[in-house]
Amino acid sequence: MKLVEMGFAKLDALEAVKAVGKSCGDAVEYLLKRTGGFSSASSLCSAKNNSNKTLGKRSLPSSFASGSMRQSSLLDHFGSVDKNKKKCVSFGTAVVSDPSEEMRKSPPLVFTESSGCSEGSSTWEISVNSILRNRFGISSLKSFQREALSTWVAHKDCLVLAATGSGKSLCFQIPALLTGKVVVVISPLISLMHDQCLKLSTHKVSACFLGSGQLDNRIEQKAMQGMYQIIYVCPETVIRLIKPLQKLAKTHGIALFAIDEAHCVSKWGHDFRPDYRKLSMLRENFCASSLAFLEYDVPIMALTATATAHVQEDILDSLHLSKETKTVLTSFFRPNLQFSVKHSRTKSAASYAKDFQNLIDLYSGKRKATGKKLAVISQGSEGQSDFGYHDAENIHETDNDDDDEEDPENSVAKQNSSNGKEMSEEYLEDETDIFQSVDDWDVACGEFCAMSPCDVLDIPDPSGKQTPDESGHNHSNKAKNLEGPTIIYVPTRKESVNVAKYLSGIGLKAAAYNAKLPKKHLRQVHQEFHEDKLQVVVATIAFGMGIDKKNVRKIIHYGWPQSLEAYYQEAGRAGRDGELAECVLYANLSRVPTLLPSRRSKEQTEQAYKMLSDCFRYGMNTSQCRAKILVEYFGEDFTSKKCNLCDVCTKGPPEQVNVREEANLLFQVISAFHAENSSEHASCQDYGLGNSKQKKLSDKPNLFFFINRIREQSKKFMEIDRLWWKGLARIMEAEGYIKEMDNKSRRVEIAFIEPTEKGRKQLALEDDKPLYVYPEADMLVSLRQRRTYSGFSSWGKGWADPEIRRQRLETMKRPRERKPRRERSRQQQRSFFFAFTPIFRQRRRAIEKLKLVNEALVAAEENVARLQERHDVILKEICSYYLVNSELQEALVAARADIDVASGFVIELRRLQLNILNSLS
Ligand SMILES: Nc1ncnc2c1ncn2[C@@H]1O[C@H](COP(=O)(O)OP(=O)(O)OP(=O)(O)O)[C@@H](O)[C@H]1O
Ligand SMILES: [Mg+2]
Repeated sequence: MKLVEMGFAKLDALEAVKAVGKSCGDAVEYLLKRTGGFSSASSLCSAKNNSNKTLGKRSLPSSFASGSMRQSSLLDHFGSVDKNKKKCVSFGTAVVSDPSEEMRKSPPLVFTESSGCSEGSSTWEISVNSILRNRFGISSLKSFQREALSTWVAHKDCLVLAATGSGKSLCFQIPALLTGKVVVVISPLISLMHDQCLKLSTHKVSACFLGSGQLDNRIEQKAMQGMYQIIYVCPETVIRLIKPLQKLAKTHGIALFAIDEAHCVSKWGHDFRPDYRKLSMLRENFCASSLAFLEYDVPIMALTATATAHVQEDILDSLHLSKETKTVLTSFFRPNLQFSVKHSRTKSAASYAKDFQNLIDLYSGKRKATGKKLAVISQGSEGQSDFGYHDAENIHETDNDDDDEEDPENSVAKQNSSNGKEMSEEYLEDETDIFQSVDDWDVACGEFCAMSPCDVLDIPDPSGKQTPDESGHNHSNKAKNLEGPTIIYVPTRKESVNVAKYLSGIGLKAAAYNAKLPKKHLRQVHQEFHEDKLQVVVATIAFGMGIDKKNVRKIIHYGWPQSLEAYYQEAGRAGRDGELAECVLYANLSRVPTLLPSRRSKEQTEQAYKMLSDCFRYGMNTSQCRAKILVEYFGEDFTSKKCNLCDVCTKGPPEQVNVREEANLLFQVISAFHAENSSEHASCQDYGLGNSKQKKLSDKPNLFFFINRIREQSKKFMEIDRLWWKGLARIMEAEGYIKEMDNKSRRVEIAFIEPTEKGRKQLALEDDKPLYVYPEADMLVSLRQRRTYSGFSSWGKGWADPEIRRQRLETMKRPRERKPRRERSRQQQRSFFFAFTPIFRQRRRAIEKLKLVNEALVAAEENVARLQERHDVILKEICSYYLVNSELQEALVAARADIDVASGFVIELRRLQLNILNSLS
């Protein structure tokens, strides 16, 4: 039976048992010898190794070029699932029982490999295919999986780069089933290890996970005795267990070390974990040269879906992988994901209402369809959840709801309500989850038996899902799938709670997930999400990596992500069943994103700015296919020109505009400034960029300085929003007409500008040719919200009315009432500290200046009014004469001239006021 499960034909298995007896290991050896053994993968693995480690645009393996491994299409990306796949138990139903019993009954196999090539499918591939069919309900390997496995068969290290959801896990799970030796998988999160162990148990594979917290010694000991086929372990613990693992390698055999989510190794990646860097010890401690009993080094396989060329290099170097390491590349393209970017302020309940309307309609429509009506919140509800999830008790349904699936005893809401009100304050801190701890749940370790309780008890699949067909598509379930769950990613913990509260307030089944929430709550949210009990999870980056739920239909990023790697990793949670899924980024396109606080070295800060800047440019893009930008970001050549799904492909780019005049003017102002200052100043330090004390910010050659100069020079451009100029400056920088002059500090956007030679040639000389560009997203936003010069702020507007003016001046003079001292939250402490920073002092000075300007403006406007009165009196007098009175005529002209001068002064003051207001915002 064991042999059949491993994929051998029944007749062959019987023959082997007849020939060598009942020992499984001997029978396998007999069968393999009879069929010619393993084929060496060396032919596949040689020569390409180092050539694939190139920076910049990556060259795909030759199999790509030859056409056998082309860019994935919707079908082949999720292809090859067997129709006869057995039903699997969904999350949380696996019984944790002692797997040692089973393991004792069937001792681990010793898989003897022999080298030598064979034509067509090699023996190991035949065995793998049967394992796939029998255990996983999958009909065949994907080409990248085959390549990764053949590298492992050849005892070589391997770096696997494949899209999210493409099936990297199988690459390291198969070796355990093929050899009977143990596979050790290093993984960054308990939640991820738990999910994978649970899935394996449904495929009859015994597995355990070991975190870094207080472990159950029993499980660890059993793991070190080879009782589990796969051991998931965090980096810290695997380093501690080096000696026991060496013993395990001797007694039982270790087939492979797999380093999942390997981008965590790299300082240049988006989710660096310092402990991952220590994994270089694996290569040193498990090689044939240091362990006499090993014939070959234990292979190491590193896997990730989000590594740029730079990060790939760093992974290979940091893990000290052997020189022969093979890089297995597949396309990063996810052909069923529909990317789009939308403008939103993303902060207030008003934006929530606008932005989540579709989501609310979708889920409330679903509720109506199932006989329920949209829920309304109980205003004074005692048990209202602090983390956003309301169960039936907390919501007054307008209709009786008797088919509620949730168990109120165990629901997240019930648990939350018991935590009390005081908890919400603690979790509402406006902090971010940057370094996610390995132990993200309240369990440190666990074990999963190989038998699925479904198989034993014949329980139907609780999710009611049907098995996907050969192409991986679940057509009969299409309607249901389109209503799958949504994950909303927000930057801060506070927002995760706020948005979840808002959505559950509307009646959606939504819950918050961030690293500061109680670990028990997190585990429960995770479980209910997998069981389809939750419609929406509102999460920080704490919820994401590796989550493999087939029917996630929508990923919403609500606020700027910190990098495209993080964005693509999180977006990759969607559409893992191959069906169409939506990935929307809502971001404030009129604001430049900021780097979230974290401990970084100078180099890391620079890199973080670079990544954030790339992400910002992705948001600003209006003319290029989004999938193309994302895929090319990872160094891949995007062969098809467009994805035909994203907002740019479907709506088309905006109409091009001729910016010749504006670009020339901006360039002239910049050039003139630098020409004026070139004799006095030699370097950018002299502009005060190196030393902030040297010059005032307003005198530095930044964009706003130049915009003000343009406004002073030309009334025509007075009304153009600075957002529009910012977009234009970005386009001019991308074209190489202007460049950043302060190379010391990195920023998301160009800050201090100087002209380039190319700009001098192409802008200064060709000033009559039209210069057509696609307006970027912020330029479009500025055109949509175009305001008149005097209407920039409602505060500024009111000054025209003498009564409002009087009241405002009155309040400005009145000393502020001191608020009683109270305990400061961490957020407030940060603001308090911020009060002593140079930026804050500049702001204070600007506010003081603004007060003076306002007062002068009031006086100047009063002066204009007085002069106007005088003018009117003269005019009246002239009208009372029948004959022309030249004296009065002259007085009238003089009065008009006085009014013009005084009005000019008012305009100057208003302009000054506007500049200060702009600098303050
Ligand atoms: N050869 C295959 N044919 C069909 N489906 C497959 C194949 N290999 C894996 N899958 C399925 O693909 C899904 C995603 O697999 P997996 O979780 O390993 O993705 P991943 O590449 O690790 O993604 P991520 O980078 O997001 O962690 C699984 O549900 C798995 O059953
Ligand atoms: Mg994975």
